[in-house]
Amino acid sequence: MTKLSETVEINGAGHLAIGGVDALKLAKKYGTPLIAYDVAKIKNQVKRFKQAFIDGNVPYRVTYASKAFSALAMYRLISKEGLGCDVVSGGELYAALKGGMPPEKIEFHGNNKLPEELELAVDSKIGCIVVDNFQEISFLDNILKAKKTKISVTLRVAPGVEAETHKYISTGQENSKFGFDVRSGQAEKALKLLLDNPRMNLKGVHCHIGSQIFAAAGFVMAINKMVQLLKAWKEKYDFTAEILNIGGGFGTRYIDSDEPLPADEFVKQIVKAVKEKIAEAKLKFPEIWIEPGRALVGESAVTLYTVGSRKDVEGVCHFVSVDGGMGDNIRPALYQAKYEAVLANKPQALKEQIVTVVGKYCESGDILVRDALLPVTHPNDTLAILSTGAYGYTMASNYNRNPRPAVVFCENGKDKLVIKRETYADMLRCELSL
Ligand SMILES: Cc1ncc(COP(=O)(O)O)c(C=O)c1O
Ligand SMILES: N[C@@H](CCCC[NH3+])C(=O)O
Repeated sequence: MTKLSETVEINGAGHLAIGGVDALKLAKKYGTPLIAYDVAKIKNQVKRFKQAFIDGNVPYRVTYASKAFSALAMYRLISKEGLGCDVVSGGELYAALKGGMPPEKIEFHGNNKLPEELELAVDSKIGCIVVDNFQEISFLDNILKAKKTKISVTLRVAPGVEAETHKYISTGQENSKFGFDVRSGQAEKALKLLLDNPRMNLKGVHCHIGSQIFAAAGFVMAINKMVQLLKAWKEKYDFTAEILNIGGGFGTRYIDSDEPLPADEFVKQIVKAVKEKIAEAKLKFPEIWIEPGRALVGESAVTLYTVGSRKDVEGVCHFVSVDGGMGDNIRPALYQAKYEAVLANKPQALKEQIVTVVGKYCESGDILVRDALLPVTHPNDTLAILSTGAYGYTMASNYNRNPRPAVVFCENGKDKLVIKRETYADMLRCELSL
């Protein structure tokens, strides 16, 4: 298999390039840490997901799970590409609307949607609320009653499928905090409430088994369970789902040994499973919805850092410090996530040393890459960490009062700043001086 570091773009100057733009030029122009997206890669992934449904000749909708990277520029890009998005908070909803996402293409998720968030969703006339629990049904009903209006909903089911992934990002199992459980009868009770509610138009069902999943087996199992459920609900309640939403969670490649199915292959197997199961159950064919987040943006970005201090403990380890860390990428600390590092100023130089790439935060766990094989590094080298497009910026913090990084979109050799670097003053903007 090709090494991930060998798939990066290298320009005539022998530097790493992103969307045709020299990484060193980007680092110089915008400073570091800098998250640089290759826009063509995002567009390509959108196409791969969509095309596989078109080839399967089935009705579908691809919705971008915007928690992976929520930015005005991203909502703009994704809506131009014809996708809707899902949001999981009032803040994401507000950003999606400001980013020009048509409200009817927005889906709202969450296990504890606040009344004011639901109200914003209703007022904005969004396309669909994915109803997650009984309290939400009651909150939403009160809002709809008061406003004398209606909304479309889907019902989120926890299908009892354990995804093979980190336990923090597994969501389909029975003891998940998300969705209505089937075995205990919760899901059926919720169905009855929604069917009886004249203000909620129940369009279908939803499930999501987890994130960073590499194989289709879990999705196929979930489809099987969901269709069994739909069959039972057809027989008992004459309910027909217009939408079967099987969530997101399609994995991406962070390190050489990662081998997730490509986007189109995931879709192919999903379409095949839905076709088979729906035919067996003799149900009306639903529109298949999926919600990829990471798989649309993860591999399209790199984070550029400037190498700073170094600590060599002979015979023990070598630390190479960069000017960012857990504040711009919490994933290694939170999920023990692994990444590949490349020296952007000499990506093809002989890799002769195993080092620990650490950040500048006051935590020993602030490790970005544990065993990075790199050429000997020097201060002011530009170090790139690959595949940082998902859950990097959106999970960023101001820990230790470090400003969040800038974000740039690169395409056809042109770069465009889409998120400015925070300043020290920005970090104090909500504070009151007493
Ligand atoms: C309901 C739902 N949909 C979609 C996603 C997107 O997941 P991913 O970024 O893994 O595709 C998530 C996050 O896991 C989710 O909770
Ligand atoms: N933030 C997680 C994924 C969470 C998925 C959202 N339900 C990650 O970085 O992998």
